[in-house]
Amino acid sequence: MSHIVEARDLTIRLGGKTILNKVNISIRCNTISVIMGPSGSGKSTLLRVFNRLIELNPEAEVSGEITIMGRDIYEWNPYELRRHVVLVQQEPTPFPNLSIFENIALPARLNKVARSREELEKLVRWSLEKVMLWDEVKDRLWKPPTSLSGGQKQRLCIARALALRPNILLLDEPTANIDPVNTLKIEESLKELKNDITMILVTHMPHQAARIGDYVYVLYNGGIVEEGPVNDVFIHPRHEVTIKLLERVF
Ligand SMILES: Nc1ncnc2c1ncn2[C@@H]1O[C@H](COP(=O)(O)OP(=O)(O)OP(=O)(O)O)[C@@H](O)[C@H]1O
Repeated sequence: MSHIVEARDLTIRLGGKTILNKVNISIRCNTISVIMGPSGSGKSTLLRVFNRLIELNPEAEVSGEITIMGRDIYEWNPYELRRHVVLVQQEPTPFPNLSIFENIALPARLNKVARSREELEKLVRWSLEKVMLWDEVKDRLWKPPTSLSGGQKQRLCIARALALRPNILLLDEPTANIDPVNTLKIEESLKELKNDITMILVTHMPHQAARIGDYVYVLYNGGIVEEGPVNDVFIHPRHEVTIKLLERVF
């Protein structure tokens, strides 16, 4: 399957206001697709449609057709969908009262990703290694995550998401408040994960999009005003909004 997410005529209204109007978007498998756009253009809202988290907002109205892995998202059980399509938010949100180990193990266990203690331990280690955090926390796995830095907490949240073995990661400005060293570690991890996972990344940072993105979609005024391979769009941007985003005018 070349396209893992397909949305046709996707219209989203929030509180009666149209945020996206008849948008078509196709996301290729095993790529990092970057969503850019000025503040308020609907980037986070779009991510939240893909795993139906938007339904938690009673003011949201969504129409159009969305398929994920060839299946209409409304045919999925939303909890099952959210195991395959996992959101990582801008603010790291580890469970403060659980140990570092349990932060990753609990959702994996609840979702029956690991069936034995041995499998679970392997999964926790694998997830932490994928985000280059294992060496930093292996001696304090049973401590709460409160002593971790912001960047380490965010990598823990990405590890927690990975332990669900998702097909798609939705990343909503995951490094917006993270220091440069942790940002590079996260970017490196995401690039390496592409063989297994498709990623949709919202970022305000053109440099990040250039470093790790494959395709870019620029949202503005309810639609996609420009899209294409990052290398093409960034070298020859055609729409004035893309040009301003690249110059960081917004
Ligand atoms: N419940 C709501 N009712 C009405 N409008 C809403 C509601 N929730 C969000 N919005 C509006 O929807 C628009 C899209 O918001 P969204 O957070 O998706 O934008 P964004 O592009 O991710 O912005 P940012 O870059 O600032 O995070 C914004 O104008 C926001 O004010």
